[in-house]
Amino acid sequence: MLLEVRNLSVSYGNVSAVSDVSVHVEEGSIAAVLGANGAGKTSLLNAIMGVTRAQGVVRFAGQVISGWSSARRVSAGIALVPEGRRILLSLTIEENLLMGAYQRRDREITGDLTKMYDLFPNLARRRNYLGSVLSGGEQQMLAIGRALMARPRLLLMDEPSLGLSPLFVREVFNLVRSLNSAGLAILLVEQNTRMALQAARRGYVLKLGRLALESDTEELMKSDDLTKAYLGDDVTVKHRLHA
Ligand SMILES: Nc1ncnc2c1ncn2[C@@H]1O[C@H](COP(=O)(O)OP(=O)(O)OP(=O)(O)O)[C@@H](O)[C@H]1O
Repeated sequence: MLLEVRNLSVSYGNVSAVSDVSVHVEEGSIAAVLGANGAGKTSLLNAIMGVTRAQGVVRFAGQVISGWSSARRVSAGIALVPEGRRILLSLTIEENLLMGAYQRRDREITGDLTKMYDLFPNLARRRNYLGSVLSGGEQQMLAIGRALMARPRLLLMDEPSLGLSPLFVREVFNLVRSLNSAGLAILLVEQNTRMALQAARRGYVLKLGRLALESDTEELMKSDDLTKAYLGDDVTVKHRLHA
């Protein structure tokens, strides 16, 4: 098992955002975390990355990393594509990409930059332009490229398709699939439930900070438990999930 999260809890003062949640991601697989706004999905990813304080045990590649700084977790092979992309608009596209490699001391950074430009030709053409020239979809690609520059074994992705046009949503999911085919494990938080379940092997549904359901995605898609666990009997959601 590449990532094992056991009994993780996150609180902000008196607000409990995540309670006693356990998830796992197998080497080379995709797992999806689903749930309504405020269910605790971002808090869970941030806790795994070490940017939010949490209780519980996080084990990565056989080591307990719960006490580690986020920088050390990056070096160990975890990278986060944060909610809202968070690229630096006043830096160039290339500088944004290089930020993802800030922990690395090896000599292959330039080669990896070339790989990113092969993967994202739109970024290559404008490598010396400021991040602010990019569309939302292109900024998402840059955020993913920046995370890949850390050479992760596990990529944590926080709502990568949020706010994007249908064309870019498809592009994001195609990219998720091809990165995974190349061996990268991915923990994917998504509002686009249907596409996330199609891409992932295992699915987790959070509700009010607690794990409401977990199963292989094939089972989840067949059963009504998903809609029940998700938001009760909301008919529009049911329609959206099974459409
Ligand atoms: N920095 C913070 N301080 C206080 N409360 C917070 C903070 N961040 C999140 N929360 C609260 O914790 C709960 C879980 O939030 P979180 O962002 O993890 O959920 P989410 O499922 O990612 O939601 P969204 O899809 O809206 O981002 C919510 O009740 C939220 O209001």
